[in-house]
Amino acid sequence: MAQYARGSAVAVIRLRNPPVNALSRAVLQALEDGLKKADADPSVKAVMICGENGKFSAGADIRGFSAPKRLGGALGPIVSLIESSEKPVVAAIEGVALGGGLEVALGCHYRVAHVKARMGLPEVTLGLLPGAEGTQRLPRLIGVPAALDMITTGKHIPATEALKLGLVDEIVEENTIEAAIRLANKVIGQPLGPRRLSLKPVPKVPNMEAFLDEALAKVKRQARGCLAPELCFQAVRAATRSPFAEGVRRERELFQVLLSSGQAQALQYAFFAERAVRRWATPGGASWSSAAPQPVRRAAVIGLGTMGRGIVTSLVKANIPLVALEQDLENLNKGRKAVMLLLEREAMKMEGGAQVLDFHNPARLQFTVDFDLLRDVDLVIEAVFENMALKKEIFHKLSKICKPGALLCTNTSALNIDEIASATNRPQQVIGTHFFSPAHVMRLLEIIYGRHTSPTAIATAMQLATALKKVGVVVGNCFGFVGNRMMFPYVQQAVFLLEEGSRPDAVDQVLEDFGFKIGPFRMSDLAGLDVGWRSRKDQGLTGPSLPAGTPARQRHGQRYSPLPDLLCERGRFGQKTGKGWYLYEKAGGRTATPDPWLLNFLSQYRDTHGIRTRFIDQEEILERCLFSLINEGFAILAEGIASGPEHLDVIYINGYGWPKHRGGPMFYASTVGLPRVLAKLQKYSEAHPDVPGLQPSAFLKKLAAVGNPPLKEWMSYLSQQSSKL
Ligand SMILES: CC/C=C\C/C=C/C(=O)SCCNC(=O)CCNC(=O)[C@H](O)C(C)(C)COP(=O)(O)OP(=O)(O)OC[C@H]1O[C@@H](n2cnc3c(N)ncnc32)[C@H](O)[C@@H]1OP(=O)(O)O
Repeated sequence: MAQYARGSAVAVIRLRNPPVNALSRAVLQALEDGLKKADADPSVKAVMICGENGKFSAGADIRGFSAPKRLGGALGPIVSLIESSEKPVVAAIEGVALGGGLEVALGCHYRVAHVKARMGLPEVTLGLLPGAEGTQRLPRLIGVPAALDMITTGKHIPATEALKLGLVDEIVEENTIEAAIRLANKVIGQPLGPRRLSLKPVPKVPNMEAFLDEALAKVKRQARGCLAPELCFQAVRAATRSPFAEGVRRERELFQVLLSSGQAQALQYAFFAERAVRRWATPGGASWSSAAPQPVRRAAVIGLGTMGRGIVTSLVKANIPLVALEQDLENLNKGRKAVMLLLEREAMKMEGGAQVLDFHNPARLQFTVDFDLLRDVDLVIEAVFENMALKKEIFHKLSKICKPGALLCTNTSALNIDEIASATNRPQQVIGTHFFSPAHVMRLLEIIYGRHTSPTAIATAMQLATALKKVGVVVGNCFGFVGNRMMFPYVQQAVFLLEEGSRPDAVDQVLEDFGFKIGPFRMSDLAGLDVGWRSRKDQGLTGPSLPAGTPARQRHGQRYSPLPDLLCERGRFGQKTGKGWYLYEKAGGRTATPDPWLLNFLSQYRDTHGIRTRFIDQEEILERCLFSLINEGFAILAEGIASGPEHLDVIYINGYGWPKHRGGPMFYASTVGLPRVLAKLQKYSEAHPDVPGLQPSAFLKKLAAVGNPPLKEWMSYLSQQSSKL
């Protein structure tokens, strides 16, 4: 709704739709009614538009885009109506003015913003474009380069930047509404023509066409298969080439193309999925609604290797005082130097810099080798080497030293949380916090509860994720948890494809064309092949503990590829050694080139094992890698390791480079259709009966059999009928 009120000469229209005043049909109708009322009332001389509860508006109601009676198209005419008003209209921007919300403000003749307000046209991040004439008005107001930047990236800008760009006329530190009413009173009777953006020419840029060509190349480079950025670009380009009305027609055409694209649906699904995972629940009945987090006033990080350094940086950025601990002075000094470098780089990116981060202050960041300094911390994150014995030793020590209420977190990518907790006298306070490298950059935090983890511990870890500006996803305890467990069959298929005749660059290309930031072989080289090698040795799959006489390509009766082990035995650990699945310019180099040695090695390997090399097409590469990953996802859901498919999708988008415009693996499966996923898995499984990862999960079979229900209904089949699976 929008509330209409008449003060003296200024009528006030307040957008009201909590929590963010999204522009639903009802709000738009009330806005239109308010404008007409103000227009018809001769005692009203000006209008002020604001939002309820200190927020202007977060834009069109995103749920409306998939409603049977779609929202698209309704807002543009209202923005025009505002602009054509014969009485001055002033926007009072508090909190956020995003998307359609900012487009409403662009229709106003004047804009006053609170200094803490943020503005943006983030439609591109939802697979759309600012379809309420925003692509035509914004370039006229702030020029093409700045408008293109805002519209094609969707970034939110602070009010101070908006003022510099000319997006707002005034910023205030105190009462925005009063300032807007003051301005409205002041401009009564002044000519409105120059304030109507649709009548303004688009400011010239020297050599506009060359500028646009360059901008388009940049947009395409960054879009990586996502449609919206390029169509946003096209709409802005139309503003530079055509009169306003024609530009608006073009904008509407492009908006309709995007609205009906699968990508917009996937991105909007991802938006709500990210919010849905905040409402965590466990099969035991603990949930976000009843668990309260503990305050974290001081934290500690143990281990200053790559992960520990990133975690320390994250905590400092979140303004949490902490102690950083290493086992000896040599490692401490090495770690301290690396952390300081990271923090200095981060500070340079921030307004206020090093002073804001305050990392030179020992009261906020203290480096030590003394475990005793951990006595009074509220939370510890252990980030040492992935080794169970070492972790247990540390947790045993922690349970003796730390105060009774302290939360004990382990940063592990696969190890058993219950076993680590068993080394303590407080398993209810032990929880897994799986950070992703680099930990100060990657948004995902997988939060793993063990058998005894308390709801308070989960709630505290989730609160920590929010404080670190990360997406926390709560999952159950199993080998590899959710992310890595789904990754194993994917990487396994990629390696099997090499055995059968493919090449690393061919497999990577197919998955990168699908939209992954990086294919599985480039990813392994980046992460280091030795990491998996160590884990396989610990599991007895390779190395000295492997029983003599074990067949080279079989473990426990299942197909196994020793290829990654063979590379490691030859010192090929990936980028760090200058060679792995690819060749690099030097140790630590980043430019991967196909390695003739490896191709020769693969061919000898196939000869040794009597494997007939065959041509493998792109479809088979894509399906075997993706469908085996998705298949594991269904098994995870059936086991209750995650409470819904959204969890898996949020993990994959934020931690594994899954293309967001494809919505995550489980959403993707729903768009492919579960019967098709099942049929393909059945086909590949028949061809490779010794590969369990290709055998369709019972839950997938069930869902296909009950008629391929929509993703949001999947879990209901599990709870009602799990006994029949
Ligand atoms: C008519 C067609 C023509 C024109 C095209 C116009 C298109 C658009 O305007 S598309 C929408 C563009 N706007 C956005 O993309 C903003 C999206 N929202 C956000 O970025 C954030 O929500 C926020 C910065 C506004 C607030 O962040 P925060 O304080 O962290 O809160 P939440 O994100 O948890 O949001 C709270 C609550 O509100 C729901 N919500 C937010 N924005 C919208 C929206 N535009 N439509 C519908 N619902 C919205 C959000 O989902 C949360 O609710 P749930 O927890 O129940 O999911």
